[in-house]
Amino acid sequence: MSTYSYLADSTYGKDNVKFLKVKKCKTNPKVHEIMECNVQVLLKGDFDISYTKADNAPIVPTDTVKNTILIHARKFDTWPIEKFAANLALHFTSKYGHVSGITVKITQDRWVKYDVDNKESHHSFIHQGPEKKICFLDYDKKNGSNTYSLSTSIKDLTVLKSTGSMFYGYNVCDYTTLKSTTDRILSTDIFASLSWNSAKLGSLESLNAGEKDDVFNSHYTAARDITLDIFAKENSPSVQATMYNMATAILKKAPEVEYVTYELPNKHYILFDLKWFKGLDNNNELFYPSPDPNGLIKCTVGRNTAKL
Ligand SMILES: O=c1[nH]c(=O)c2[nH]c(=O)[nH]c2[nH]1
Repeated sequence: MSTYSYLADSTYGKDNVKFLKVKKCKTNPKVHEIMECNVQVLLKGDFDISYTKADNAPIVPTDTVKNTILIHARKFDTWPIEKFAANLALHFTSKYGHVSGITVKITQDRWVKYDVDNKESHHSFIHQGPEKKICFLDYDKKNGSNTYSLSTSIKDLTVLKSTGSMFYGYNVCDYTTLKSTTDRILSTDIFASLSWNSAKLGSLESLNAGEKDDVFNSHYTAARDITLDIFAKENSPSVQATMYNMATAILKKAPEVEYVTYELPNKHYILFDLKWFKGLDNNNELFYPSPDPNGLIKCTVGRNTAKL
C-alpha cells in the first residue's frame, strides 16, 4: 500500500488478435468471402486491487480475452465489423459483473475478388495494399446499451491527382517562400472517420442482431466513393476546402453519421527546376517526391441542425 500514489486510470486486454474468416455461400460452398482482421479488446472495471494490492482475483486473463474473440469469430457472423464489435462488447460486459465497460477496435484488411476469364473469381482475392477499415467502439455499461461511442474509419487509402489542384491567396509574410500555383500535384493518405449517432442507430443488441448491417455497409461504401469522387472531380482550392466538401457530402448522404473527421497529410511533389541545363523547361511533368516534411490537415465536420 502506498500513501504516495493512487491508481488514476487503467484498462487492459489483448491486442493484435488476428484471424482470417472464410464465409462460404450456402448454395455454392466454393464461392467465398473472406475477412482478415486484427482485434483489440480492452476491459474497464473493478480491477484496481490487481494494480494496487497485487491481488489477481478480478483479472479475466488476457488469454481468456483472446480465446473469446476467436470463439466468437467462429460462432457468430463477423460481417460487418461494427456488428462483431457490438457482439464482443455485450458479451464481456454481461458475462463479468465487474467489467463496467470496454473498448473494441477492429482493423480489417481490404481483400477484393478479381476477374478470371472475365468473371469474378469465386475464391481468389487481391490484397489492396495498406488500406484498412477500422471500427472503434467505446461502451460503458452504466450508460445503457443505447449509449456508446462508435466510429468507422478508412485508413491509408493513398491517392494522387496530377492536375486539378491549386493553392493561392494564402497569407504572405517575410517568412513566406511558397509560390502560389493554379496547377499542382495533390497526394494524400486518406484517413476519414464516421462518428455514428448511437441514438439514431439503436441499441448494441440491435446492432448485434444485424439490424444495421445495411447502414454500416452502405454508408462506408458511400463515404469511400464520395471521398474518391470529389478528390477526382473538384478543382481543389486547398486540402482544407476539399476535405470540408467531402465531409459535407457524406453528412448529406448518411443521416446516422453525426460527425465526419478527415486527417490528410499533404504529400508534396516538388517541380524540378532544370533551367540550369541549357534552359530546359519543365511543363509540370517531372517532380521530386518529397514525402517529408508533409503538411497535415485535420477537421471534424458536424451536422448543422438549424433550419435553413
Ligand atoms: O492545401 C494546402 N493547404 C495548406 O495549408 C498548405 N500549406 C502549404 O504550404 N501548402 C498547402 N496546401
